[in-house]
Amino acid sequence: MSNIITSTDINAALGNNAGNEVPIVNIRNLNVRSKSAHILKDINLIIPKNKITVLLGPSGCGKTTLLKCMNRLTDLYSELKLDGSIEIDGEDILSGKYDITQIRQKMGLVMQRPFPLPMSIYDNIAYGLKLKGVTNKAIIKEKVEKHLKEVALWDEVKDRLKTSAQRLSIGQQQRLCLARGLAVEPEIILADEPTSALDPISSRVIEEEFSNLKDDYTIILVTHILRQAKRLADFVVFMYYGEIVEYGPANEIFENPKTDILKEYLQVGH
Ligand SMILES: Nc1ncnc2c1ncn2[C@@H]1O[C@H](COP(=O)(O)OP(=O)(O)OP(=O)(O)O)[C@@H](O)[C@H]1O
Repeated sequence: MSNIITSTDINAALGNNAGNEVPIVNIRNLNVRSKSAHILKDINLIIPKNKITVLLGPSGCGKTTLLKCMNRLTDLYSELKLDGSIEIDGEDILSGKYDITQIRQKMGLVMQRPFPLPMSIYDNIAYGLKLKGVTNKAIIKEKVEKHLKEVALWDEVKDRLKTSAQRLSIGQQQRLCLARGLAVEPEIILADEPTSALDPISSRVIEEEFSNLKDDYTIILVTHILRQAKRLADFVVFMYYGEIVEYGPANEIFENPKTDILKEYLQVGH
């Protein structure tokens, strides 16, 4: 495809339009292959800190795979072969030396469907804290409250903290899972279509939380909902068949798309 924007263009885009941003993730020449397919093709991408970067693109273009590379969930799939580098805070997480637990602690993962642990609301958050080595009961109690407030769930559950998390509504479960992820105090939140199983009101609540959280966290969000991308994105990565086709500040991507593929995607999405 001749109109694909190269890594040089991407760096130029960041340099010209986002020169003040602090990079937190720096992906260089990332390729992911399975036995039969070249899933991600020479990905070069800089993700700025404390911003929301949205990954957009048609189904099967590689968005989830890119997200999975960033916390090495790809390790679970022996058929996937990765090369290139993903630097987080300047360290290459794809190098064998890097401790996978340390990577996962830097990343909170929010999936399409919430998976609360089969325990109480309280213990779901306490679990994340214990993973971090927090054992003091008073601190756990204080942090459970803090993280439930952070996702605007506290008022809804404060009188039933010891009841099963699985009795919460799906929207509440998604906020609980977000709180559980935040309890590990990650730097980055990876969110894969986090509102796809939610009703419109719960979706808006999660969206609002993401907007609030970006002061303290970097958010990388996969969504198929164009309006959601427009509401939330600071930066947009548009992917097509495993390649990055366009990347830049959200207003430029949405108002001045350069490639025909992106123009068409934006038109169909309306
Ligand atoms: N473990 C795997 N083994 C082989 N192929 C895979 C594997 N994981 C993903 N793929 C393939 O890689 C391509 C990209 O998949 P991916 O899930 O990243 O796309 P996506 O853009 O997130 O799609 P969607 O929007 O539908 O969720 C698809 O063709 C998929 O079948």
